[in-house]
Amino acid sequence: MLSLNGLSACIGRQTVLEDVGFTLSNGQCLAVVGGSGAGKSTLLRLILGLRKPAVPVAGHLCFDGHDYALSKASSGKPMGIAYVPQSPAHGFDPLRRLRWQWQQLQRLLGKHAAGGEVLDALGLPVLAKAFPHEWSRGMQQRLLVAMALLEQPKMLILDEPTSALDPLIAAQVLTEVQRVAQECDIAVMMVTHDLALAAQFADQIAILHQGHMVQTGPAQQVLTAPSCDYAAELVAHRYWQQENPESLAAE
Ligand SMILES: Nc1ncnc2c1ncn2[C@@H]1O[C@H](COP(=O)(O)OP(=O)(O)OP(=O)(O)O)[C@@H](O)[C@H]1O
Repeated sequence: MLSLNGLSACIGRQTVLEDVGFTLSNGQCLAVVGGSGAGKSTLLRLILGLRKPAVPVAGHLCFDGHDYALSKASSGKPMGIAYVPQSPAHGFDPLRRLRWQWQQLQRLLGKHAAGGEVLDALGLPVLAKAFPHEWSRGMQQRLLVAMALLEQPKMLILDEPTSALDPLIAAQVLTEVQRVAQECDIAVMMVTHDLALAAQFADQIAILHQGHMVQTGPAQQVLTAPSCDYAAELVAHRYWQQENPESLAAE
């Protein structure tokens, strides 16, 4: 479904991505894991064809049988990708009620009554007359995921999809994403800081560090055979929340 090769990008004089590449098949999930400022959101934006603030200086993308030379703006944007941004506020019109926004999408897609089961599976209430600001950030994030799934895109890109969710709801959301992706053969790419979560839900993990993809491979392989010090450190600290109380008790 997607093959990316040799992507390098700059913001001003700063190189923010260097020679990044990976492949992703239909129905598979790739988790891009890395620290703050590693270039994860930039990578997603460039795949979507969003050329600001980072400008691609080299790279080639093949998506759904079409080729794109990423350094050339005239090469166009890939079609058929649904994107859930890191900040849910960027996904809604703040002045329109959520139910109206959901119904507009249903109309656009010609699916007038569809999507109820996805809302249920994501633990969302019936869409009443609320405006976006009347819902919590986690609820908004889940509604954006539901809207993206309703589209049944060829590929779904999720930027930190669980950042506003507690662990139980996060698992519920990713289980539903996994179910729909497998049923509809959707390729999923998600960005997360959480390697433990990535290991549970992704088939492939890519570790991004300071603009370099330092390791890519099947999730189990990355966990059991980290290829560099940074990957090893991430693997060692993936359960820090659970380990912390024990280490405190040991002191
Ligand atoms: N608008 C901007 N102007 C200048 N530099 C930027 C801008 N946006 C991002 N950068 C820089 O680009 C680099 C990559 O940023 P990016 O947001 O892609 O990282 P990230 O891995 O998604 O980080 P986080 O996990 O904190 O969201 C960082 O060094 C960041 O400072």
